[in-house]
Amino acid sequence: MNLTANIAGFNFDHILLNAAGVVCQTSDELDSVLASDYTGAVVTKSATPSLRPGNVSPRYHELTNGLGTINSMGLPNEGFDYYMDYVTQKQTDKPIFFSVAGLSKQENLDMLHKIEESEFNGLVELNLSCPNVPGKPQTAYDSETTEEILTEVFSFFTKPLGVKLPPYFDIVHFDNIANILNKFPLAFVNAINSIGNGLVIDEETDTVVIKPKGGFGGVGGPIVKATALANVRALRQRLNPSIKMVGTGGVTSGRDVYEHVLCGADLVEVGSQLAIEGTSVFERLEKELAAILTEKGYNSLDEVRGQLKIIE
Ligand SMILES: O=C(O)c1[nH]c(=O)[nH]c(=O)c1Cl
Repeated sequence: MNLTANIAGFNFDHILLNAAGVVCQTSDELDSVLASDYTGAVVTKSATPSLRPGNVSPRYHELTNGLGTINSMGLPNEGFDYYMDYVTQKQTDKPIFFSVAGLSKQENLDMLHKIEESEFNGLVELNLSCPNVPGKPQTAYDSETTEEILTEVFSFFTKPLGVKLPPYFDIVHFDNIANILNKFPLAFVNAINSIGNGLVIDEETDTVVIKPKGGFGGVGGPIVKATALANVRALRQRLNPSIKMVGTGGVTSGRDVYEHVLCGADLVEVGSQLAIEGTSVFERLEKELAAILTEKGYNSLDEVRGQLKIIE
């Protein structure tokens, strides 16, 4: 059975990997994802130029009803050089995605110049969708800024690069962002990041469950699956075929992975469920996915990808 994918000439023997931010801040965490026999790659925690402690705690919470998570981590990370060292020293057969999230256009450009001039030969994920840095907007909700950044990036950057997008909720917004992204030689688009600025209340204490920003944080997990699938589907339908799709959001079962592939995903990322279940989740999901393909008589994900049916 063929459960592989290809992006920008990189072969992925498995389509599953972590979502940026989950089990990927330290080299030990990154190694644990790479070491799994059921991951095709790993993505780093989004890097900022220097080390960041992030927001005050509590800043992460798993909903008691199991429907998802809320986080306002605030971009805690070991700093750009730490991840540059990791990705350039880590010689593995699995591709590595180097995620960057500068707090300004200049920070992003500076980090990308360093990557361009480095020995790193993996893929870059430009995170344009962090919802949790107080005072900073989710860049990809601003079309002009997004186009401006990508124009400058591709004036010098030649290595495989994709963008991590926030969820969109309006058909015209799908049209707008796709029109912008289609202007650039992107290797991939990753949809979605958490749904920004949700609010979860503790039923015992009538208090928000996370401290930063008065309790507002990015929402993930099963609760976001319908939005995640819609974004993967809408972007797949609009983007040039040369731009591959990474589907993220709401994955807790092989069926969820299968549905992301039906909507057009080449790779599928696991965030909240990985945080909850640990790296054994990858084996469970791939085996559940394989069982679905067998049951349906498919031998390859190529027979499934993008084949979502509509009601004529
Ligand atoms: O608060 C975070 O670190 C964070 N949290 C998210 O849910 N998405 C992001 O892109 C980031 Cl950068």
